[in-house]
Amino acid sequence: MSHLFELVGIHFAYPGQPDVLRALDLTLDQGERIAITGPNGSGKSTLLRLMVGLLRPQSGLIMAFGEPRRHERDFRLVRQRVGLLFPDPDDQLFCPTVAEDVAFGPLNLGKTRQEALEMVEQTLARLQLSHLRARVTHTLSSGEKRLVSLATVLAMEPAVLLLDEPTNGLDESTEARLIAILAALPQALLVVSHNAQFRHAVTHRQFRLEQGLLHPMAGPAEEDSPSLPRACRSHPDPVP
Ligand SMILES: Nc1ncnc2c1ncn2[C@@H]1O[C@H](COP(=O)(O)OP(=O)(O)OP(=O)(O)O)[C@@H](O)[C@H]1O
Repeated sequence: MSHLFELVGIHFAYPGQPDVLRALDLTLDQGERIAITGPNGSGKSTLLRLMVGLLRPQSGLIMAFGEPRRHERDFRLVRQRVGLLFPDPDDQLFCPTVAEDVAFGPLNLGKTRQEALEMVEQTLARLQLSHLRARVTHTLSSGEKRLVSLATVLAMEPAVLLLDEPTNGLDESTEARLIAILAALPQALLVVSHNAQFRHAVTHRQFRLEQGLLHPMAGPAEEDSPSLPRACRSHPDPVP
């Protein structure tokens, strides 16, 4: 069976800048949950943007859903099946209200207004955000914005979730709620996070991105917070 994603020998540099990624390889399979950490500026967000075609590598191959992806039309199809959560919710939320923001993706995928509204209700309920439905998006708190951003991604029912620093700005109980939500999802997951506890809770395999390459991490011994719990890694409960 082919990988959901297979990146081979990816090389990337921003114009006039030193190399960010150098011959980077990565695979993501059905049901896999991968975390990437690494120093600031090492290229983690860049990698996620490359995977959905918001940037193009100078060389190397990006395979997604069994097909090579090179052109904008290829990546348009990838973006319909891959949900990317940006590190800054203000980059994700651009509609006047929460309900409109969550409906945007399903409508864009060709759902009817009724289907999109049903998806809005389901997704907000699943994330315990129904009370925010009519709120003006830019008046939300930063934690609320982050969860609503996740709702906009989940409402598209993506096959793969790419989450860039999803715990930024979340308080402890909201972070625990996010862990429970992610643990209950069936999708393959690639999380970029500096939060070691979160990475352990939601992923099975971890890498450190450094010097343009992904280095497998052996486990908690390599972690910055080795004694933190892994309790929610396979959370048995449905989303509250
Ligand atoms: N649009 C851009 N133009 C030029 N350089 C950029 C651009 N975006 C990012 N960079 C640079 O590319 C490098 C990688 O950035 P990136 O945001 O991918 O790092 P990161 O690992 O996600 O960092 P952090 O942990 O701080 O979020 C950094 O040196 C950054 O300054």
